[in-house]
Amino acid sequence: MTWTDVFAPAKINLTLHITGQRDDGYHLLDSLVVFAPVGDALRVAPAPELCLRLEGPEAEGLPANGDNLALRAAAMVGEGQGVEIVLEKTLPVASGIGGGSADAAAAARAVLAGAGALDGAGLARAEAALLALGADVPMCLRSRPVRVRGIGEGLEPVTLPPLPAVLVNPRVPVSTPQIFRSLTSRDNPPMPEVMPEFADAEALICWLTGLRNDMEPAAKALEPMIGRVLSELSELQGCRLARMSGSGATCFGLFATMAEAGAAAAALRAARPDWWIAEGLLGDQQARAMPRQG
Ligand SMILES: C[C@@](CO)(OP(=O)(O)O)[C@H](O)COP(=O)(O)OP(=O)(O)OC[C@H]1O[C@@H](n2ccc(N)nc2=O)[C@H](O)[C@@H]1O
Ligand SMILES: Nc1ncnc2c1ncn2[C@@H]1O[C@H](COP(=O)(O)OP(=O)(O)O)[C@@H](O)[C@H]1O
Repeated sequence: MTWTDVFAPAKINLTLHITGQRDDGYHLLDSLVVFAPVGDALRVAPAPELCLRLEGPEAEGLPANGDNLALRAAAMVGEGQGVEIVLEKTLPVASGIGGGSADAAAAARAVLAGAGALDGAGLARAEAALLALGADVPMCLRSRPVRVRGIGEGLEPVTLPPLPAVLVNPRVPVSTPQIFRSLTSRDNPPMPEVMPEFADAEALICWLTGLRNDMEPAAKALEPMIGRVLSELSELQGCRLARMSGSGATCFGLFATMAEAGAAAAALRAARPDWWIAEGLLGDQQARAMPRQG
């Protein structure tokens, strides 16, 4: 059997400005998004039917049936074609880093690759169709730095220096719809229309400091542990900026160098052995997200 390996990297919202709300209730975003070198791993092979096997440390409690976003995406782009998917779940579920959307995007890429349709036109069709599965899926199909507008369909590629980071999840799941519902302000200012060019990670971090995640106050109010994570990240040596990703509860700390980020992650792991902690360079993961036949 020929398997295709696909990487499903975590999505990180470096900023998340909520700028309005559509008549159907969906919120309008202006968000700067990058991808992490940590993620789920999928193996996909042709099969008589659609089926899924779950593995990995974060698989518990996930649906292994047709509700799983990986299977739903494979069904949508596969037009009746069967595949077997083995999903090794590494990313915490319902944690603001788009794990389900990344799995959906990765499964779709593998099915498109199997059909010889992993080209610009195939990806554009998949991007439009898979928005119905989740507002995060189109950006995850790219796995490259983007500025996201609309509800997640307005994708504008950006060039950013790689950002040394520590990701932390305190192992409390957060419901995205619940945080959207509890926002007190939905018409916040967008990011500056024109993005500057950044000489290095420090310049980008400095610019990000003046921007926001507008979901952070509501998420902290509903889940006070998020405030604790942010303050512990801020206190780590070399941490230049600590912020929540998406609707939480995962937060990230940004550092000037990977040496500082690695030391900070080690210190936090020692103090908080029960938290999910990862470190790496945030940015472009497209090369790792490309299917490899084998
Ligand atoms: C907040 C963000 C930021 O990237 O990330 P996460 O926290 O999920 O990682 C996303 O916009 C989340 O996208 P995603 O998780 O795909 O959301 P969906 O499944 O499409 O929507 C779940 C629910 O959230 C609300 N929703 C979602 C997206 C949006 N732009 N406005 C909304 O109001 C809707 O109530 C919707 O029914
Ligand atoms: N493959 C999958 N991985 C994660 N969650 C999934 C998956 N398939 C379906 N789901 C459901 O999608 C919801 C959101 O999960 P997830 O994408 O991890 O959230 P977030 O975008 O906040 O990180 C969860 O309630 C989960 O049960």
